[in-house]
Amino acid sequence: MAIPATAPARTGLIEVSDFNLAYDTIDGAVIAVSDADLVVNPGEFVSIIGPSGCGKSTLLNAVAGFLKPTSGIVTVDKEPVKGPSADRGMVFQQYSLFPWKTVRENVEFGLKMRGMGKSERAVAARTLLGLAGLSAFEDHYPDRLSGGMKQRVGIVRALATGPKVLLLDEPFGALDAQTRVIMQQILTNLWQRLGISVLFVTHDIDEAIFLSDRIYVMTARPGTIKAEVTVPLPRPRDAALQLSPEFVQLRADLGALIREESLKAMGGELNEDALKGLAVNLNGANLAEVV
Ligand SMILES: Nc1ncnc2c1ncn2[C@@H]1O[C@H](COP(=O)(O)OP(=O)(O)OP(=O)(O)O)[C@@H](O)[C@H]1O
Repeated sequence: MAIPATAPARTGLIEVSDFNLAYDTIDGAVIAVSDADLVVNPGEFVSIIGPSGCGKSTLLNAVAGFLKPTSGIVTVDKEPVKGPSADRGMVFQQYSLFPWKTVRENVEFGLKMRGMGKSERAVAARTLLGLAGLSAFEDHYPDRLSGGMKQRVGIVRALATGPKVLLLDEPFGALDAQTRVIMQQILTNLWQRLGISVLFVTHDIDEAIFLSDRIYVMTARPGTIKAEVTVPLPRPRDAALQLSPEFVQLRADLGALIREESLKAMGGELNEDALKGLAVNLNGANLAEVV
């Protein structure tokens, strides 16, 4: 598989309009997402952030085709999403590799299912594994890999079938801080090389800023889009960028938006007065800074 150094993206337009999704439970309907609209342009890197339980995964799973909206529409390149498809690669926080297959066999699996010949799929898998720095591990089984490596294999596996869009749900949530930073750089590199559209869910504001062209901030449940923030930072980005005034300002702005929603998500029970009553020591900080 020949991978150009920079592939101009013309496909991979994700559009979510008037999106509502309610889960049926024995206690009645739980409205997870309400009236959400979002767009990912071809080749764009877009993140969704928001308080816990606001519906980020629900939205992402609907784009993947694992969940159907209660109302509204999800399209990729104007085609309605009707179920999972190889056009949409998905990476979860939990490593979902086949433990009985080697790294290369894991990556080749989707290609085999699509009828690609043995030698062709070996070349495709090797090319992508090389880009993710995994060439030396292609014959290893997942139980011999670190968490970061497993997740790199998961990303490569999702990319192997040549999807138009890559969907990632907290993919680095279980990794330590150092590994996380390296993974962010590897993902950025793969994204730029492949020219693919990415929709990325994270709790981590710095991660969202570092990776994204644009960030959607969701409200507390029922989640809707509260704000859309463009990240005007130049690329390539490196760790030093996090000290720049622009990065610091974005972090503060996004932090304020999320804190407001996190407090709402706590049912409005937690405010400055309530904390005084609970005698919680904030060590001089105000509540908004510590929650
Ligand atoms: N299968 C389900 N049945 C009922 N309710 C559900 C189901 N899945 C999710 N929910 C509820 O829907 C809401 C949105 O969940 P979702 O997992 O999409 O949020 P999230 O923002 O991704 O959360 P987190 O950041 O904690 O992963 C939550 O209140 C959750 O409890």
